[in-house]
Amino acid sequence: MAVSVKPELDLLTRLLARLQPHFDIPLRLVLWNGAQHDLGTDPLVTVQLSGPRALRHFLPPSLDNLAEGYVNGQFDVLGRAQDIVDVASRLAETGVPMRGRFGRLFNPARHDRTRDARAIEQHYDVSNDFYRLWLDEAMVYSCAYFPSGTETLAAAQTAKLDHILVKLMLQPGERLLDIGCGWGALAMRAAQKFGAKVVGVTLSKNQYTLACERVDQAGLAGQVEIRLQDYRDIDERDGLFDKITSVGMFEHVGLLHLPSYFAKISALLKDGGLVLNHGITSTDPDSGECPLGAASFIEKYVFPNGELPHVSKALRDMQSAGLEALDVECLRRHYARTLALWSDNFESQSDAIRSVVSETTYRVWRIYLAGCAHAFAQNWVSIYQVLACKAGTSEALNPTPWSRAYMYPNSQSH
Ligand SMILES: C[S@@+](CC[C@H](N)C(=O)[O-])C[C@H]1O[C@@H](n2cnc3c(N)ncnc32)[C@H](O)[C@@H]1O
Repeated sequence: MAVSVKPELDLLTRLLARLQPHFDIPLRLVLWNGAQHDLGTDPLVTVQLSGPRALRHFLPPSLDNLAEGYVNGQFDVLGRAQDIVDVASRLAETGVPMRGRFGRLFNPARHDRTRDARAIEQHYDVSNDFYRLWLDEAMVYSCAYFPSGTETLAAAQTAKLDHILVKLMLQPGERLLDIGCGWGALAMRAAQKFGAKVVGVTLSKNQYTLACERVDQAGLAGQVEIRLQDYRDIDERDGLFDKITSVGMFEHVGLLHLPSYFAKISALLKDGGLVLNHGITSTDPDSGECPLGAASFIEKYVFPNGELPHVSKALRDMQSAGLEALDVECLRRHYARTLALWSDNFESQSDAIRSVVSETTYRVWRIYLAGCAHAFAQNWVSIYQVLACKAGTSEALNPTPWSRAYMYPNSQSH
C-alpha cells in the first residue's frame, strides 16, 4: 500500500513559505513533487530531495547531518563544491549553535598502534590513483606555501618543501628523519637538493610501495630509506638524527599523546638538533572540535581518531619535552588556498575519480575538500609551522643565526 506523503508536503510547503522571508541563502530546494522553493535570490546551489525521508537531514541542518544525506544519496546537489559548502554552513548556522567546541575534552579519542594503523588505512589507502588525480605531480598531501599568493599548486608545494628544509638549515650529509613521509616528496627533495641522508616513515602500505618505487626511479636508493613503520617504533639506539620533520602528521597523534610524541622526537634528535613540526591546529583555545557538526562528519567518514590541539598546547608539550620553539609561522590562508585548488582539481577530474572509487567515497571527499577549504577560510581551524631546537642553554648548541633572514634566501625584505 502506497503511503501518502501529501500531509507532510503541505506542512513543509507552509513551513518554507513562512521561513523564506527570514533567509537570504542562495539555495533552491526542489521537492520530490517538483515544487521549488528559493531561500534567497539568485540561487547558486540546488538541492533535489528524493522523498520525505531526506528531510531528516535538514532537522537540524548541522554539517554532519547535511553531508551524510548527500553522501548516502538521500538528495542530490547541483552547484560548485565550494558554493555547496558555503550554503550548507549558512544553513547550519540557522539551526545549530556552535556546539561541539569542547567535545574532545570529555570524550578523547583512543589511540594505540592497532587503532592508528586502521585509521591510516581508512584514510590513505583509498588508492594511489585516487590521490594522483587531484594532488600535484609530486603528490604532496599537506598545506602548500604561496610566497606571493600567485603560484601554481605544484610550485607552491615545492616552495613549501624548500621553506621547511631551509628553516632547518639542512646540510649535505646530515641525517634527516621525516615522520609521516607520505609518498616521499620531502625525503626526495631533501636528498636531491640538500644532499641529506633521509629516513622517511609512513603507516600507509600504498604510500610505502609508491614512495619506494619513486626513490628507486630517481636513483636515490643510497640516500633515502622509506620504512613502513610507526614513529613510536623508531629506535634511537640505531642512531640519532640531525634534523626531524613532521608534516601533516601530528593531527593523527591524539591530544593525550602529544607529550609522548614530542618526547620521542626529542629522544631521536641530537643535542642542538632542529625539528620542524607542520600541522593543523584547533582555533579553540581549549583545543575543542570544529563547529557546526563538521568534526563529527570528518571523524565518521574521513579521518577517524584525528584530534587538533590549539597551538598553545603544542608549544607547551614541545617545551615539556625539552624542545625550545624558535619560530612559529601561521599558514592558515595558505591551507585555505591549497584546499580550494585541490577541490577545483577534484571537480574537474570528477569522471575519472568516479571510475576509481565508489560513488560514496567520491561524495565524501568532494564535500570534505571543499568543507576544509571553508573551515580554514573561516578560521574554524588553523595550521602552524613550528621550528624548535633541542638546545639547552649552551650557546654552542643553538645552531640558528641571530635573525630569521636566512629563512628567505630569495627575498630582499622579510
Ligand atoms: C597528511 S599525510 C602527510 C604526508 C606528507 N608529510 C606530505 O606532506 O605529503 C600524514 C602522514 O602521516 C603518516 N602517519 C600517521 N600516523 C603515523 C604514525 N603513527 N607513524 C608513522 N607515520 C604516521 C601517514 O601514514 C601519512 O604518511
